[in-house]
Amino acid sequence: MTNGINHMINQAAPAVEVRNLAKHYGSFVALKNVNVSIAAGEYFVLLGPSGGGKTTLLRTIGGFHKPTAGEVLLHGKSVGHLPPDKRSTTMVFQAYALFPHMNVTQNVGYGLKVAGLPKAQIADKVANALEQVGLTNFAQRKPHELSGGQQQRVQLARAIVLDRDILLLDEPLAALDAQLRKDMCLELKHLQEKVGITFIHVTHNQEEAMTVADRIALIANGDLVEFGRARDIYRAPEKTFTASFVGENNVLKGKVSDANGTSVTVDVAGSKLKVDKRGLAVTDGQEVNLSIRSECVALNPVNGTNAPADGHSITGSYDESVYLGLTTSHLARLRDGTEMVSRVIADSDDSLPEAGAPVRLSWKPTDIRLHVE
Ligand SMILES: Nc1ncnc2c1ncn2[C@@H]1O[C@H](COP(=O)(O)OP(=O)(O)OP(=O)(O)O)[C@@H](O)[C@H]1O
Repeated sequence: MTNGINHMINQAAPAVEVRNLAKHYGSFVALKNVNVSIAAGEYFVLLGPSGGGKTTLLRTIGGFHKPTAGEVLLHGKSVGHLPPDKRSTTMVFQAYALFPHMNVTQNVGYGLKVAGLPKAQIADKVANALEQVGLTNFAQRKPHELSGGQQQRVQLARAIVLDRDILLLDEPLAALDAQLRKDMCLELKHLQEKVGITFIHVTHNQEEAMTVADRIALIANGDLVEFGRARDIYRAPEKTFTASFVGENNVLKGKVSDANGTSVTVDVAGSKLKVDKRGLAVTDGQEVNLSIRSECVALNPVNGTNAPADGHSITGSYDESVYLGLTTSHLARLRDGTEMVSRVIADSDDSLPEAGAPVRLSWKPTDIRLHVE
């Protein structure tokens, strides 16, 4: 079929550009003012808590919702006037949305048949799509004779035959159990790398996001909070929200007591903590947040051999340990009641402090981050 979509593609432009996009449902603001640009061939994930606006953004890109303000450009062209089937996008609703009574060839060719394409042309296109996703030898199988990963490839082949080069995936793995979800995540990633088209994948599961994404955008309360490479979002979150949503971060509230110099001193629960300013504008007395990932925090009993406070540690009282198999989380409470977690590769429980015993939590100076919003 030639629906003309790929013939008009401007390869130099981003696959998707969202400009000043707002979406209101009546008086409810689901998206405020979102700007994002997604490169062709990128695996892009929209991650965030339930109700944040991820699906609304995805559906607006696909043409299922009309924006209240702003615009969507696909390959450099504004598509506000185009319905979903005239866009270079296609939506994958869930992992197993195949026709159960049709074999793989019929499932993949269905859209072309409906469009009235001649049989020979359909056969050519389907064969080409199946080859691209590595399913040539499975052409005669019914969906129930395929693994979950293979069914997913059939879905992808359906998009390829329609000349769509932007796949929109809304929680594609949500219905699966944990192990299958992990396997399918990798399948998806490998498929996308092989076929090279743009994937935009919505999930609220950060592990899933980390596994598949080239870049992640964090969406919450109708805002695009932050976006970047998975590794950067995890290791160096800019905003407090990102730190609290991605990974297991200890978020400490404090007040700046000395903003002079390249590092800042922040009062947290009676201790003075030092943190790199990162060029952020802060002033004495300003309320800020600090974040430290739980795996970067060491916890030790307080005794005569502890090093003196150096701005990179804080004292608290031991609470309890939670054994998680591979890792163990040690929980402690600071003077102001804040809970901190130190997560270590699972250790034996014979040397744990007593509940209530004084402990010191410490970290490397480079492992604590300052957040002003
Ligand atoms: N058709 C609608 N009418 C009114 N409100 C809606 C409609 N669709 C979505 N909303 C609201 O808009 C907000 C964003 O919804 P959306 O589905 O985009 O969030 P999400 O981040 O995808 O969440 P989830 O992960 O739960 O699917 C939610 O508060 C939702 O209740």
